[in-house]
Amino acid sequence: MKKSIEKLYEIAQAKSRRIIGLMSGTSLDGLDVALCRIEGSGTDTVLKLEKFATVPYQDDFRDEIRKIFAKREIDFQQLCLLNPYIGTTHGKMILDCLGEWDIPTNDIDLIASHGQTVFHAPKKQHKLSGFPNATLQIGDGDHTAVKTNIITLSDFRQKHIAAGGEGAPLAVYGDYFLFSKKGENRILLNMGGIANFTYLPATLDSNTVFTTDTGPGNTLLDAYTRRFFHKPFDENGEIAASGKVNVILLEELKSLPFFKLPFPKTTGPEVFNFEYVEAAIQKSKLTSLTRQDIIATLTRLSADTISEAIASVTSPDEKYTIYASGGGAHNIALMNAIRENLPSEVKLIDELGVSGDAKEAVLFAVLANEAVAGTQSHFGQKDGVPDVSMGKVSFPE
Ligand SMILES: Nc1ncnc2c1ncn2[C@@H]1O[C@H](COP(=O)(O)OP(=O)(O)OP(=O)(O)O)[C@@H](O)[C@H]1O
Ligand SMILES: CC(=O)N[C@H]1[C@@H]2OC[C@@H](O2)[C@@H](O)[C@@H]1O[C@H](C)C(=O)O
Repeated sequence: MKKSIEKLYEIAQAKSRRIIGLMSGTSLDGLDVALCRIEGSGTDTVLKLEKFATVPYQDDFRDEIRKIFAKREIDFQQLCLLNPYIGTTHGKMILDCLGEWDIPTNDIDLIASHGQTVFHAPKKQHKLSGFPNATLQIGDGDHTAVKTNIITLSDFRQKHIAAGGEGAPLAVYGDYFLFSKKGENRILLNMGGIANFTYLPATLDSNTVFTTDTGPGNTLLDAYTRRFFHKPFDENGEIAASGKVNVILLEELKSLPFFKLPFPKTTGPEVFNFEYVEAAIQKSKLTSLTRQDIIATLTRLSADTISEAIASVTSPDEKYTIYASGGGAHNIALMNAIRENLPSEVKLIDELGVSGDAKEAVLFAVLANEAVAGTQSHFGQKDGVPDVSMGKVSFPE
C-alpha cells in the first residue's frame, strides 16, 4: 500500500485526531485557524478546541481577492493565479500559527480547508435552465498540503451540491453533532458576512433538524462603514446605535425577491452588495438620510430578516434558545434588535464551550473528521442536508 494511504488509514483508525479547521468567510477579514482534538464521530464526537487564532489578511492580499470576489465579470488569469496562491498562503499562515504555538507539523493529522468562496450561484439565483446549483471555493488543497506537509481535505461544498444541496450551509452537520441537547430546542445563529442558522430539536430527531441562510449578516454594514467611516466594520454597533432606522428604506430593502423565496435557501454577496442598497435608496427617493441612519437601517434589515426567518420555521408556542456566533455576535445593536424581535433568550455560543469566532473553523474540522472516521448516516434525505461525507483528500507527497 502507498505510504500516504497507509498514513490516512492509521489516522482514520486512531482513538483521536488532531485536525486544523480553517475558515475564511465572506467578510475577508482573515483566516480562522482552529486546532481541534477530536475523538469519535457523528453524535459521539468529542471535541476539544486546543488553539485558535484569526490571522488577519493584509490589505494587499484582500485587494487581490476583491478583484474577483462575487463578480460576474473578472480577469480569468487573476482567478487562475489566486487558486494556488491562496492555497499556499493559507499553508504559510498555518505554519506561522504552529510556530507560535510551538507545535511541530507532524503532530497534526489533518487540515480541513474551506478555501475562499469567490462565487455562489444557487439555481434560485442564476435561474439558467439546465444548469445546476453552483459554488466556487478557491485555494487549492494540494498547495496547502505541500506547503505544510500535512494531509489536507478541501473543497467541501461540491459533494453537497452533487448530492442535491446548494453547497451551504454546511454548519448544520457539526452543529447537530456538537451542540444538540436533549430537552432544549436550540437555534444556532451564525452572523458572518451572511447570516445562517441551524434548528436543533429538543428531541434530537435528525429528521427535524433544519438549516438555511437568512440573508445579510455584516456584509452590507461592512461595505457602508468602509465607505462612509473608513473603518472595516461598525465596532460593537456604535454607529448604528447613533442613527435612526428609516422605515421606507427598510421596506424597500425587504422587497427583494430573495426574501420571498421559501426556506431553505442560500445566498452571498453576489446579491447583498452595494448596488442593492444604492438601488433601494434611489427607489425610496430619500435624500436626507444621514450616514448613521443608513447603517442603523442596514443593521435593522439584518436583524429583521434573521428574526423573520427563525419565526417562520418555529411555532409561536415553541420554546427555544438562540446561541449566536460569528463576528455579528459582537455587534450590540444587531444583537439587541434580534432580542427585541423574538421572544426567546439570545445567548452566545461561547456558553456551550466553543468561542463564537472559532465556531465555523471548528465545524470544518468536524467535517474532515466525518470524512475519514465517520461510520454512520444521520440525516436521510432531508432537504438541504444531504447525507454524504465531504472533502477531497490532498497528500503532501
Ligand atoms: N466588535 C465587533 N463589532 C461589530 N462587528 C464585528 C465586531 N467584530 C467582528 N465584527 C463583524 O464580524 C465580521 C466578521 O465575521 P466572521 O468572521 O464571522 O465572518 P465570515 O466568516 O467572514 O463570514 P461568513 O460566515 O459569511 O462566511 C466583520 O467583518 C465585522 O462585520
Ligand atoms: C457559499 C458559502 O461560502 N457560503 C457561506 C456564507 O457564509 C455564511 C453563509 O454564507 C453560509 O451558508 C456559508 O458558510 C458557512 C460556514 C456554512 O456553510 O455553514
